Amino acid sequence: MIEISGLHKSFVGQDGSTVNALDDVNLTVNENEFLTVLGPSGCGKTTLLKAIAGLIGWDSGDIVIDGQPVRGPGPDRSMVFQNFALMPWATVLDNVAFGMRMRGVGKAEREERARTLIKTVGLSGFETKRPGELSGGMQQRVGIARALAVCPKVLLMDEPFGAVDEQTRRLLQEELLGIWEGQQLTVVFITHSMEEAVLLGDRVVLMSARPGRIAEIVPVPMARPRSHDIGAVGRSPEYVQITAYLWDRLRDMHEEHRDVRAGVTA
Ligand SMILES: Nc1ncnc2c1ncn2[C@@H]1O[C@H](COP(=O)(O)OP(=O)(O)OP(=O)(O)O)[C@@H](O)[C@H]1O
Repeated sequence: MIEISGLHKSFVGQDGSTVNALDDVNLTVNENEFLTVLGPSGCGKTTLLKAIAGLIGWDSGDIVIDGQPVRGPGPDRSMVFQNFALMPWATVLDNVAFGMRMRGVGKAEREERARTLIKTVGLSGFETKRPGELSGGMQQRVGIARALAVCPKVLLMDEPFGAVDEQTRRLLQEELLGIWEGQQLTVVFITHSMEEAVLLGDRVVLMSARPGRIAEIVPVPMARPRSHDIGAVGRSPEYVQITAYLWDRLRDMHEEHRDVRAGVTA
């Protein structure tokens, strides 16, 4: 379980001004939950994810995972980035095995696990290719396999399917859900897409415009498993109802933000 309480994070910009990225964020992510996070650009989603990953510090507040305070990165958490962040000079096999190598896993064992994961994400036969020889969707499959290779308890995904075409996105969504349904894994998944947030999530966290706060948490009580035909899930009445609700809330938030800004400048 991830428990985030009273989290504040500000940045000092290059011009010396302070940006409040997160303001009193309180959030609990349940064990094995698939949590999606939606919110306007710049509201602090990536900042929140990086803080959970232990990649950045924060000003005040706590992040506790299974009773242990987060003080930095750890083997219990893996991150998948939008721009894949693969090592361009290394093969698919070496990219997937990298984290295991860093943790001292022997060559034979790490290659065997890497091959299994490469198969899981549908890339068998591409083990010796380099990222530049792969499509965006294939590169993200490598990113997912690499993140899973270290057997994390928590998978942190920063808009992982934002850079791939619609059809590939759908396939990757189904594959990710299939992987998550088959193992013990807590996922925190950032997206710009309302549809994606509802199709994948157990709950959707709506963040408000800067400074980022949790505006609302919307449960998605649709049946699981959903991986077999995500298209059908997207045609269900519950899906239509929840996305319509989210759209209303996002529009309200946008208007509130615009009014606040107008008030400030008036
Ligand atoms: N290293 C940094 N230095 C200064 N400001 C930063 C830094 N990182 C983020 N910010 C600012 O903090 C705010 C939140 O950024 P963040 O990337 O978390 O937002 P986001 O919701 O993920 O945005 P997007 O949806 O566009 O990716 C933004 O105003 C951003 O400019």
